[in-house]
Amino acid sequence: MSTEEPAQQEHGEGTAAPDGDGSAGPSTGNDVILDAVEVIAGYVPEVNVLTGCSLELAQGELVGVIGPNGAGKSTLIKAMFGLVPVRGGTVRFRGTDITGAQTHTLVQQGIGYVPQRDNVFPALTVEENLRMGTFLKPREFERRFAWVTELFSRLAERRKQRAGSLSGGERQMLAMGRTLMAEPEVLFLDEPSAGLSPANQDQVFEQVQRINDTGVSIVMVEQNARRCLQICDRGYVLDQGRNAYSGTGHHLLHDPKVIEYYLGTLATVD
Ligand SMILES: Nc1ncnc2c1ncn2[C@@H]1O[C@H](COP(=O)(O)OP(=O)(O)OP(=O)(O)O)[C@@H](O)[C@H]1O
Repeated sequence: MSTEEPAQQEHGEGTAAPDGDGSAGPSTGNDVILDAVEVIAGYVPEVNVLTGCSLELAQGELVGVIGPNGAGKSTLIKAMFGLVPVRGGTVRFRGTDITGAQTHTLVQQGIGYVPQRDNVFPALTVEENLRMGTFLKPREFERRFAWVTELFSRLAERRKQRAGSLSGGERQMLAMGRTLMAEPEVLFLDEPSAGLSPANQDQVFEQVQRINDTGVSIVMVEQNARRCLQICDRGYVLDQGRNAYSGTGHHLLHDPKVIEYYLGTLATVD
């Protein structure tokens, strides 16, 4: 999927297009599958990490969330997935309010989440890890195993191997595969390339694209902002717990203010 709207500045100074014309929303009309509106959330009482964050995900879209360290990127997906208390705003899935819903309910409804750390059970085999992904519907294991291993053939080759003995890239593949076993319509990925070698990072971004190509709608938080925007339909830049810019991956990559403040001037565009 690709769109051609300008980058949109949400707050503060900048040269990008002004907020309010809706042009940075999903290009696909009314088929928003998930949205967060003005979410306020935090871990400790009276300390809000998110002070009003919004995001829309259309059916089949790949949306990236980038921004500086501590901006609240991971907190945003944790808040949408019921892992951080939401103190204000709304999260909706297919138009139904899911604000504050418990994670197991969200999994049953079709939302999956791959955490950044500790996302596999190292003492269990690859197959046992994948079985954990179908714990709600164990009879679905064979069908989903066939689907996931068609996507990631390495997991079939390593089926009997302990997850703890896998390489970093293979572990990330297993973590995504385990979540995909539950057949989510929407997938939240928290920094899937973190801690991987450049070659393995490339592989992970290719895998994310392949998952998206199967029709799974994805919100991906990433530190590797440039690489993330290269593959995303649209992106959101968060800063200090709120939206700073949003737009298509292409326009964010080429917006002078986004480059200056968030992408760095040393790396080349595209
Ligand atoms: N479990 C927690 N308890 C308390 N504060 C937390 C917790 N997790 C994160 N924070 C704080 O929330 C803020 C936002 O963190 P978050 O992890 O969402 O940022 P981020 O944009 O994903 O940054 P990074 O790219 O560095 O992971 C930070 O100030 C962080 O210290």
